[in-house]
Amino acid sequence: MDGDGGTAAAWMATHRGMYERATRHPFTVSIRDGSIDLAAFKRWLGQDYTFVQGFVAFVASVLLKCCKESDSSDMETILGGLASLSDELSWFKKEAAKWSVDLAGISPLSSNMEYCRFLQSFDDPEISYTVAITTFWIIETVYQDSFAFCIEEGNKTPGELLRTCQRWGSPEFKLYCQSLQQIADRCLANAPPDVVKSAEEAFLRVLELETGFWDMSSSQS
Ligand SMILES: Cc1ncc(CO)c(N)n1
Repeated sequence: MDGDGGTAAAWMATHRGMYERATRHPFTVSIRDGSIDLAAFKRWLGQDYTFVQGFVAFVASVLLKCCKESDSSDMETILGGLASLSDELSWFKKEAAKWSVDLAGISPLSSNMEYCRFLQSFDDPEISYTVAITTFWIIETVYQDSFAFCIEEGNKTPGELLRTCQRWGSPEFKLYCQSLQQIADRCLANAPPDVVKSAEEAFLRVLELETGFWDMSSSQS
């Protein structure tokens, strides 16, 4: 959100409508205003646990591309992100137990499977590091922005959902997203036009998939 003149911030501005559909979705807005249907929240929790399992493999593919294609210190940021997913999976297990969600019995719904298939496509070594890191940045940023809004001033977020909102809405998570944004911007500034175009397409695809993921959580489709 914090425009610093880079390509990433420019895309958020150009594609404002799609960005807001993903980050001010009725599902997360209903967390903020306290009207959330707890059955929908539990559905999201179970689905997101299975998503994160696929996301680990995606982040590993970003790390691999980084090691092969980048000679900078990006590796430490990405490795830190990957390491924090280990903690995130434990968090999901604890949270699921509190909500009596049986993680072992979850099967991914179609929007979740579609998203995971998109993430798997990054295994292809032909997909560049620039496209992959841009994708990684926007995936994390949609959650950061969505959940930060739930704990901003004026929220009526139910107390039992605050732990969830703080996980992605915290200032630390925001800093982490900003470091991913800096990496993406640097890569995009040095990339040829066809790669920048692919990165923008991936950025838009993530916004669609994130919106679909919230829709799925709201309505069991
Ligand atoms: C669907 C989805 N998008 C982004 C994140 C952020 O890690 C997540 N956990 N789940």
